[in-house]
Amino acid sequence: MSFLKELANRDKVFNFLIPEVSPVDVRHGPILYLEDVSVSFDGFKAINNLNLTIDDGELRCIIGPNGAGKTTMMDIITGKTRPDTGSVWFGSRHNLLTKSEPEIASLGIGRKFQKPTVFEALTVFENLELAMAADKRVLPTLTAVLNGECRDRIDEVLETIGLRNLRAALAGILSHGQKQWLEIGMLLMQKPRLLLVDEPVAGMTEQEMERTAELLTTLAGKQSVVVVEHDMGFVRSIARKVTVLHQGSVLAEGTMDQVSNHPDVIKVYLGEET
Ligand SMILES: Nc1ncnc2c1ncn2[C@@H]1O[C@H](COP(=O)(O)OP(=O)(O)OP(=O)(O)O)[C@@H](O)[C@H]1O
Repeated sequence: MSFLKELANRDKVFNFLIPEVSPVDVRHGPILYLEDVSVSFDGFKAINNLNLTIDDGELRCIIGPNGAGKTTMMDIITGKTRPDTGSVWFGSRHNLLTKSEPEIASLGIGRKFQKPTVFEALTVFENLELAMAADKRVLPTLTAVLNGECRDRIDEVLETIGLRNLRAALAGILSHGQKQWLEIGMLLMQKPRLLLVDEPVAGMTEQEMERTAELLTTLAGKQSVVVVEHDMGFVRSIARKVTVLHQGSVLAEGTMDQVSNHPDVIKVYLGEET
């Protein structure tokens, strides 16, 4: 009887109605794989035969001069821009070129844009709660009451992003850095497998930058993290492997020392700074 009552509740989303998302398969290869990807805008090749492989749990920094194609590459991964040619795979199972932006997000690819977009009139806790509600997979649970598991998840994320003591504070009063961490936390609520982070330390204080470096290095391992950043000091502080993009292709790849000593990189990019 109570089941019938439940069924009559049209607003409720039932678990069995939510399409199963098959897990990302990284048993035989990388978590993200771009091969020979190209895209042109009005005849201009913004991405030009780009090949990129990100391993599961890796923290990768992507650098490159203005116009190198970093944002366009992120747009292609998240389904915002469709390449003219090439292939893009998430694990060995998911061909991202056949998926829409929301489908790609629900597969577990989270993107953090440069500007923080938290809900300023809500508390830190409520922002995280809302981020969880945006995840269709847990929506049915939330329509009732926030259960213990959800609360634990929020606590865990608050701890990770270092905002435990500010859980009841309105997001509007947070510093710029704290807002950035909260937004990263909102992405974490959805348990992404891959996080794409665009210029996370722009506008941050030195101290906030250090804390962000700690946060991103902590996240790697549990999830894969791709960071696009212009601040070379910051990149040096977190980088394990760095990819240098130039004119839509990979110019060099390796440790920070390897790429910064690469003659082509010095010429086209790092050379600009000296
Ligand atoms: N929608 C578009 N229409 C036309 N040209 C575009 C479009 N998007 C990007 N471009 C061009 O493609 C090139 C690559 O741009 P992109 O924004 O990806 O570079 P970027 O490496 O992210 O640069 P920045 O570091 O300045 O953010 C640039 O020359 C840009 O002007």
